[in-house]
Amino acid sequence: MEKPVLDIRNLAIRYAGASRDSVRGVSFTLGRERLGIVGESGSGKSTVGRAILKLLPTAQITADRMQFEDIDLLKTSEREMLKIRGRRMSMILQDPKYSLNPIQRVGRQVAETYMRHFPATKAEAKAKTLAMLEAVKIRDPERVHDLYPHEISGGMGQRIMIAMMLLAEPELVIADEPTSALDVTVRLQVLEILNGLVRDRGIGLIMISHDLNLVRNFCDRVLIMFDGQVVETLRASELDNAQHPYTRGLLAAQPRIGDRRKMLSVLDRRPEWSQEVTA
Ligand SMILES: Nc1ncnc2c1ncn2[C@@H]1O[C@H](COP(=O)(O)OP(=O)(O)OP(=O)(O)O)[C@@H](O)[C@H]1O
Repeated sequence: MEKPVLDIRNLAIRYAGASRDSVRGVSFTLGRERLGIVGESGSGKSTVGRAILKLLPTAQITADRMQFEDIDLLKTSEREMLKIRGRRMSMILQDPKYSLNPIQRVGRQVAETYMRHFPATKAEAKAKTLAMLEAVKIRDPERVHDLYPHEISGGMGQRIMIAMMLLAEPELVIADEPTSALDVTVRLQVLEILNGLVRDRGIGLIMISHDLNLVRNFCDRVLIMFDGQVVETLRASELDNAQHPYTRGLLAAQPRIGDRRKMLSVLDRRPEWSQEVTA
């Protein structure tokens, strides 16, 4: 088997002041593939994503192994992480409004990010920016380059964030609900761009979502999280054959277009599932 992009063993995370771990015993590997992490709100999906980028400065993170390519994440200092974040691993968040500087033109922000990671003149960085805006299907890159964040739509903002991230050529991308604020057609375009990254550039992609239908159609494999633990890992195509009662409950709670109208099931949560730890 090819070397994984990411290898996580027995990850536990406790927020400062909390009396219990918000994430416990989480283990998984990520190859050059699309891995979905699903689970209801509060199950720990985003906490896992942020821990991988070491964006939880006050939380206590322990693990038997946290290996990203040639980097042991358990040993990296914040100084080293500053060189890794944004360059070798990136995160895309739900709402680009919070990630873009509101008082700087978007093109400049993209170009400056490029110049932070690579030696380039301003003119070279601008040319790279325009080419990348075009690559993420922004129709009039010259015009969009000069807009401020409040002048662009959510879908365009998300594509600009992706362009910014792509210029750094990362090996790992963690997308935390990247399309939940977008309408259906823009959502499909953004997913297609992410798909292209995995297919053409061989990156590892983690897609955090509460939308089972989205991960079923988009991802290769899926981790199901419940109460800070991974209760089941499946191929996305096998999702409908899930064994764990929590996963079955999540599936039953999904409305499906075309189904006869009936009451949706209420999600069952049993205390004994919180004790299980799956590798
Ligand atoms: N900054 C924080 N300080 C303390 N506890 C936190 C913090 N952030 C999250 N938690 C707790 O950690 C647990 C996991 O939260 P997390 O946000 O990772 O879940 P999630 O599955 O991503 O949920 P959502 O889908 O709503 O984003 C929750 O119990 C939450 O209350």
